[in-house]
Amino acid sequence: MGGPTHDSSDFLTDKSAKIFVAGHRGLVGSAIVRKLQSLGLTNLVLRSHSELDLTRQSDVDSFFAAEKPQYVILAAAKVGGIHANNTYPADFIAINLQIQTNVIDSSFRHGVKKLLFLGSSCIYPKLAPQPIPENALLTGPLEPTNEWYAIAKISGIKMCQAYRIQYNWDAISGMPTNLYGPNDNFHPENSHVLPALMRRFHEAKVNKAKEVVVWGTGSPLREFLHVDDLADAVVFLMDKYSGLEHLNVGSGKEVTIKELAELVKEAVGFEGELVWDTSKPDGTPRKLMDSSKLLGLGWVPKISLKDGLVDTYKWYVENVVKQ
Ligand SMILES: NC(=O)C1=CN([C@@H]2O[C@H](COP(=O)(O)OP(=O)(O)OC[C@H]3O[C@@H](n4cnc5c(N)ncnc54)[C@H](OP(=O)(O)O)[C@@H]3O)[C@@H](O)[C@H]2O)C=CC1
Ligand SMILES: C[C@H]1O[C@H](OP(=O)(O)OP(=O)(O)OC[C@H]2O[C@@H](n3cnc4c(=O)[nH]c(N)nc43)[C@H](O)[C@@H]2O)[C@@H](O)[C@@H](O)C1=O
Repeated sequence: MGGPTHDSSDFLTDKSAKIFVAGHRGLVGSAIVRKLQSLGLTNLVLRSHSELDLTRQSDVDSFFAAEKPQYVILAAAKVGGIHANNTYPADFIAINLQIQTNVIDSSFRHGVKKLLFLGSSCIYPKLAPQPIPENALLTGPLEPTNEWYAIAKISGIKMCQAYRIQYNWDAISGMPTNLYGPNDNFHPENSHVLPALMRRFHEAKVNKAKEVVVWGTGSPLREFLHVDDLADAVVFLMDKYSGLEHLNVGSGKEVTIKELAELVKEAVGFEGELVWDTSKPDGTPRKLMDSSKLLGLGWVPKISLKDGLVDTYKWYVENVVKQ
């Protein structure tokens, strides 16, 4: 017990294993469900937020007692972009602490064999070394716009570690970089940058607007990973990794927000100008993760940002615009 190991498990071989994917209607959870089903893992236990509120401890416990899943993938959380994180700090810390504490503890007490917790690249210090290695955790002050969410996510990593140390229980953590893809949240203010811009450019194109407002200075750097690559990594980790340390999950490719805006503009086909609203926060100047530990185990991301944008815009037009 202790340091990183990579065991072979029967996660992929036991096709009848019961798997609870928490948050299966979200960006990440829905991609994980698609991936599991494509691999023949179809004994999935799924509950929408309205069927089971994961902040309610006794409901969560009753659910685990009744369903007894063998594996748990925790992709339910209060999630949002820079504006939402900055505006609703109480929600981001309280809801996330409640969901993850309830799910992790009930999973342990009801005999779950293995659990994967998802954090985020915002756990690292604002001015962490780049690319950010896993051991940069807790080495400096956090980015103020999302420190409440980050503290909850750090607590999730630590809770998985504590249960492994005290009980030798197989709880692991993956830290994804900024994600995008089908089933993303396209809310105009509360979403992340990529879906927010996709929607804004699309509406500007339809309305024949001359310009689109983009937040901040355009200079921050961000690393983007298509959610289908993340789902692939999640299955890979469930199958191959059982270690104490959290592992980064990134594409290794970064762009400035200005470059991202140009790429989204091109994918959508908007032909007007960009206007920068510098009254909006930039957030962390750069957060490229060092994913070499995961890559060293044999996982490789496959979807380029250009291809991923085309795929996501097609999904947006077919599923959000046409509704
Ligand atoms: N999106 C990103 O760029 C990144 C995401 N992550 C992590 O990935 C995970 C999934 O994020 P993502 O898919 O983007 O988020 P989404 O907002 O798309 O999905 C979150 C899911 O959690 C569910 N949920 C929220 N609150 C509750 C609750 N109280 N009870 C039950 N279910 C609840 C939501 O249900 P409902 O919609 O019905 O409320 C939804 O299905 C999170 O842990 C997040 O931190 C990490 C890095 C980047
Ligand atoms: C995944 C990660 O996501 C959040 O952090 P973030 O990386 O800063 O996320 P973001 O996607 O919201 O912004 C990225 C950049 O883009 C700029 N930007 C331009 N125009 C829009 C815009 O229209 N919307 C948004 N949201 N940002 C915009 C914005 O000003 C910023 O410089 C965390 O809070 C936390 O949730 C977390 O873990």
